[in-house]
Amino acid sequence: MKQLQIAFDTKSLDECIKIGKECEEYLDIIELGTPLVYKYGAEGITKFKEAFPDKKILADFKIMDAGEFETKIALDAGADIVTVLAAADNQTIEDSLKAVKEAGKELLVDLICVHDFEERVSYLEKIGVDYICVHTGSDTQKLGANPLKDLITVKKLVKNTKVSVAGGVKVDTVKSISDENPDVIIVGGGLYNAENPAETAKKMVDIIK
Ligand SMILES: O=C([C@H](O)CO)[C@H](O)[C@H](O)COP(=O)(O)O
Repeated sequence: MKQLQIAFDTKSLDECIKIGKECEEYLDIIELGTPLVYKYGAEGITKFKEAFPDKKILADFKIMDAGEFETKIALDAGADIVTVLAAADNQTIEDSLKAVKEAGKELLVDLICVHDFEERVSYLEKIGVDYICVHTGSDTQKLGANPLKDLITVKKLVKNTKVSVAGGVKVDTVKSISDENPDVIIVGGGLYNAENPAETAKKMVDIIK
């Protein structure tokens, strides 16, 4: 069953929690996005976990170094899933993986800025990460990029790991993404900036599930 993840990157923490509550029944994973990690820090993760105790909380730390130390900051604050960059050194990814496994939690490795998918996917599958994420960043979205082509490529390479996808997904593009069978569809602005986020989340779930 495909899962829907909301990624909050803007708005105040209180507004995010209010929108999250409106959409809660349609969501599987709730993300404190990188910009809000900068703004609210570990306390933001704890507030999300307190507001949504029954949901998985993802802390989008996009770790690039100090894998174990930074992962533990997110875990100690209440994160269920922590993110590290696929572009980081293998040692960093493995240290993050060790930290999440010791805590019984999960690691998402983000392929943003990676172009040689074959080598990275093969390595990430070998070490046993939980999610491999195809991601078109918000800055390259401004140039017209979207994650569909990369998703098709990565889905052919991944054998045993859950695949997440992010990058400008909207209610009118979610079907083309969903048709490629990712395990988790991550939606940011397309949901929290929608006129009616709950209605939009319901429409998305009707399309993907
Ligand atoms: O990870 C993200 C981005 O790098 C900014 O932090 C977003 O959360 C992710 O791309 C989903 O947001 P949308 O692109 O607005 O759907």
